[in-house]
Order: sequence, then structure tokens, then C-alpha cells
Amino acid sequence: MTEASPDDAAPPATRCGFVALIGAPNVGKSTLVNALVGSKVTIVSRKVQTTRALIRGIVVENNAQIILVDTPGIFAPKRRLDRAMVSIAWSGAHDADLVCVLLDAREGLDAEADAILTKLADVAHPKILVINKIDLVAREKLLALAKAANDRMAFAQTFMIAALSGDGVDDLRTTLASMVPPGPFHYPEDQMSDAPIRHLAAEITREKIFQKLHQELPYRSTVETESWTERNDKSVRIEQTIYVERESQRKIVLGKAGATIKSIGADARKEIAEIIEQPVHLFLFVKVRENWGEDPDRYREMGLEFPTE
Ligand SMILES: Nc1nc2c(ncn2[C@@H]2O[C@H](COP(=O)(O)OP(=O)(O)OP(=O)(O)O)[C@@H](O)[C@H]2O)c(=O)[nH]1
Repeated sequence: MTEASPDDAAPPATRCGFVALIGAPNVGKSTLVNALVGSKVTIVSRKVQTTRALIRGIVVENNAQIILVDTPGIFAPKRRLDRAMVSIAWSGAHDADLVCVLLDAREGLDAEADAILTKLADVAHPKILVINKIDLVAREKLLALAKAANDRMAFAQTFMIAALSGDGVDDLRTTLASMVPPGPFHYPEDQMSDAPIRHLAAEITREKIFQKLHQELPYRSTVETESWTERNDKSVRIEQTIYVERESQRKIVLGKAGATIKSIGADARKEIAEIIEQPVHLFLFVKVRENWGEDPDRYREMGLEFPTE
């Protein structure tokens, strides 16, 4: 009879860690989170700075749980809201086990990328260079960019990917899984995102406002889920408020005879219903709140600290 070695009895070794994605606005962080997770967890938009709060995607790969911290694009902060976004981005980088630095293959080491690399010198965690949007540039240019970035800063690894098509994303996922530290999973295995579903539903409505209104306005609006009621027939009644800063903006969101808000609501309802796999009744209200950008409560709702400076 052979005796079982202690190893046979031990559970399989797991790994778990936080990976911060850092990069200039529009570099493709949200697209990458979605590609790594394999399901839509954060909103993606052609406009810059759509990601306000710290939304995580969670990936399980080869006995490892990778918790992705999708930070807002880093940029020179002027308004209070912008400063809150920048400060949360950097706290994400310092708290994470690994940092993925994203560069846009087309933009290369432009002023924004350069500022990020300078700031990253203070972050002690291993850094991985991810050059995204490789579908848009020639191979020689990519190699030159990889070299220039590595000359500038020591990266543990360099990846060239196209987050949109998924090219190179599997390799990156496998590498991240091997690099996060050993430890138990922080979240149940089937969880994709810890963004509360109410928050995700508000993000979806905000995404629809972006899509319908191609102007400055969406940056001046915020959406909150006020109530979420499960009904006996398995449907959900959701009430959301869209805050804008001025009456003129409220009129734009409503549209002629309410046409714009109706169409925003119809699109948002459909997508929320698909995600929660339940019928949804969505009620949208538009309220004017002057200077909501200076109201601490609105920040709390978005999961941001209110900067006091
Ligand atoms: N051609 C191409 N476009 C991409 C790729 N990845 C992302 N994009 C596009 O780049 C734009 C910005 O992507 P996002 O994922 O919203 O960028 P982000 O960095 O999260 O932006 P912020 O939230 O504003 O910081 C979108 O139009 C994407 O479709 C890629 O691999 N190739």
C-alpha cells in the first residue's frame, strides 16, 4: 500500500491579484477589460474619459483570479471631477500587484504617454507594456515603439495586441495569470465584475446618452439608479435620474416631445434586460442640479472620493 504524500491532500495552488490598467484617455482600456473578461462589464465609447469610477472585471484563468482595475484615463486635471478621476487612477496603480501600461500604437510616446511613464517611475510593482491598436500601424513602427518605451522604463514584458479584435489578448491573459501572487480567490468564481448591478445599469444609460447626443453635454450629465424593485412576475422596475446642470441641457436630453429620452430609455432597457436576463421596466427622469460637479453626494454615487482641494 502506498501512502498519500501530503501534496496529494493539498488543494490546488491558486493565485489572485489586482492588475491596474493605466493609459491615456481613449487608449482602449475598457475594450481590453471586456476582451480579457469576455463579457461586457464597462462602457466603451469613442469619446474620451467615459470611465469615471473604478470598475473591475474579474477573470479566472489557469487557477488564477485576475482582478482588473479599469482606471479613468489620466490627463491634466482642471475641474474638481477631473481631479477625483486622476487621483483614483493613481491610487489604483499603487494598490495593484501588477500594472499594465497601455500605449496607443498610433499615438506612440506622445506627451500624454510620456507624462504617464514619468509618474509611473514611483510605482514599485512590476509593469507590463501593452501596445494596443496594432491593427492600425505597420509592424516596423510597432517594433520601434516597443524599443523606445523599453529604453525609457524597465518593463517585465511587452505585448502587442488589438483589444478590439482580441488579437494577442489570450497571451496577455495567460501571462497575467502566471504573474499574480499565490493566494486564495477574493471573489466567487462566477463573478465577472463587482460593480453593483445598479451602478452598471446607470453606466449603460449614460452610454446611451453618449451615443444619442454627440456634443459636450454628456460630460455634463450623470446618471443614478434611484430604485430597483423585483416584481412577482420576475420583471424588474428600475428608476433612474439623469442629472444635468442647466434647463437648456434638460431640454436637449428630453428632445422634441420626449423623443430623445424615449429612445435613450428603449436602448438602455433592452441592454439591461439582456445582462440581467429579466424583463425590465425602466423609468428615466431628468433633473437639473446646478453644479452637480461640486456636490459630494454625486461623487459618492460614482464611487469617487470628493477632492477637497
Ligand atoms: N482599431 C482599434 N480600435 C480600438 C482597439 N481597442 C480599442 N479601440 C477603440 O478605441 C476607442 C477607445 O476605447 P475605450 O476602450 O473606450 O478606451 P479607454 O481607454 O477605456 O477610454 P477612457 O475610458 O476614456 O479612458 C474605442 O472607439 C475603441 O473601439 C483596437 O485594438 N483597434
